[in-house]
Amino acid sequence: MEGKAKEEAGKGGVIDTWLRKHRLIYIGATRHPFILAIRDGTVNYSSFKKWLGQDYIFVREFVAFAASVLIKAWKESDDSEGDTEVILGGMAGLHDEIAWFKKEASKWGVELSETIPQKANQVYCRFLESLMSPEVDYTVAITVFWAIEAVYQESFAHCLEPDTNTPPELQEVCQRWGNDGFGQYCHSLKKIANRLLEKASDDLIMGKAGDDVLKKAEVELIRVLEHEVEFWNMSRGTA
Ligand SMILES: Cc1ncc(CN)c(N)n1
Repeated sequence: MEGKAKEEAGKGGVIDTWLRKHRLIYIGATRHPFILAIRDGTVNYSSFKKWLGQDYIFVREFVAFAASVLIKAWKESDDSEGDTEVILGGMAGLHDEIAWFKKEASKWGVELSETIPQKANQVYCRFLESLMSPEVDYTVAITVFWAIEAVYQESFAHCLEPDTNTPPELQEVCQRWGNDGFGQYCHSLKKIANRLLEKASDDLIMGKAGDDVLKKAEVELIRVLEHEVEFWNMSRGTA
């Protein structure tokens, strides 16, 4: 695949290099037993209901994080108009998502107003808050943003593949993040992140870089994957 096509496909960029390098944790986050149980129809519904309540709490926090990335895109000079529109599209999706959580929670008899954030959720939300600070570089923030969205896209798309046994009543959940439109949105985020990571890499080589943005982006990406694994684990917890 030649350069341009490769870039279009989001292949061959910095992110794909990192996903190969850290493939174990990436698989841990995107092929978690909770997801595999949905896919083969063996998930127990108390785990699913626990995940639903906790994810609603997370998404409320994620809205604020998305807004902080939008501001960083707005402040950024190069080509960030396109970036701002992609991020704004994601925020519009979050608006629909919150309405969907409320409908889905009432369908399953989950009382969202009484749901208490569990430890793994609290830790993940504190991690998000730490990245909302203006000191955190836009390149790091957009890479984290992409990773958070991509884990759900990869996980739930896996449950929609042919010859899976995803229960009919969980199809809608899987479609929410597994659909092609969300996949295209994640691809747009990946292209933005790769563009900025390439630039950070050039700056580093040219000795123009202040702090090592590339290293920080890689570290935070791995942290996202670890938090995602803990988040899935939480739904299986008995607590
Ligand atoms: C924990 C978690 N990670 C990611 C997503 C997708 N925005 C989510 N809803 N929840």
